[in-house]
Amino acid sequence: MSRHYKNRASGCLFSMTAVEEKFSLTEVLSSFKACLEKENQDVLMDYYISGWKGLVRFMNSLGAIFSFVSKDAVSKIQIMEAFRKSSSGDQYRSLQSMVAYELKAKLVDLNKRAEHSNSGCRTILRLHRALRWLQLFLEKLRTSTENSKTSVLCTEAYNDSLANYHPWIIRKTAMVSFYALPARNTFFEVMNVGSIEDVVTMLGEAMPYVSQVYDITQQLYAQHNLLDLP
Ligand SMILES: CCCCCCCC/C=C\CCCCCCCC(=O)N[C@@H](COP(=O)(O)O)[C@H](O)/C=C/CCCCCCCCCCCCC
Repeated sequence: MSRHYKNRASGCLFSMTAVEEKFSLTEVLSSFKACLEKENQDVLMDYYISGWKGLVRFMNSLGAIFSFVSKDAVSKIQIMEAFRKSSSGDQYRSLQSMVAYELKAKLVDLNKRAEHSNSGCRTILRLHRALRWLQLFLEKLRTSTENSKTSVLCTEAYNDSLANYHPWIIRKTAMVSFYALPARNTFFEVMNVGSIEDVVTMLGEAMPYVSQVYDITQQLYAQHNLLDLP
């Protein structure tokens, strides 16, 4: 079944076929819960990647205007999948093992991009910063009211996170694309979770796991001085 939603601000039509058939935010966010290894709180790479793949699927369904965002996320996911499939794949089992391995083997460009321009540490750092945006955006959606505008929620979340790392041209492009986001109710609908109350409950239960993944990664990167990798 194919349904179309009209975006209030831009008048664009979004085809939600893919979303209805494939996307459930509950499922995607559960990957971030599964990331956390029980015994030692390691962040497991395969689930981390799987969470991002789910988010990208959702992003793609929002239309071509967001393809510049999803393309970058996809290229970073592919870099990490390639590491995982390589002969050193076991070293990339978790974010912790990746950091230990790449630092020990001197596989990270610490000051400027050179020989190891796409290290796992640098690539995950970009996704990690984007996870902060997601955390802020979903929390804003969860606590939003009927009159809240998704473009405003998204802009605020972006300004408090990713924007600090993006050059002017990317910031401007991102801001323009936010005006094409579907309205709040449409967002809730495409999450495929149920009623607005169900979404709010689900986000309240799932977001602590996303936050935990974010906090553990932040601490890991801070501990090894990796938060500013070029
Ligand atoms: C129903 C609600 C669920 C929400 C689901 C959201 C789906 C999110 C999917 C993807 C999120 C965006 C991931 C973006 C990764 C950006 C990483 C980054 O910062 N890359 C830049 C730096 O990389 P290097 O050049 O150093 O390798 C890169 O320059 C930037 C590329 C363009 C992306 C910039 C815009 C980011 C905006 C994020 C908000 C997206 C809004 C969509 C709202 C659904």
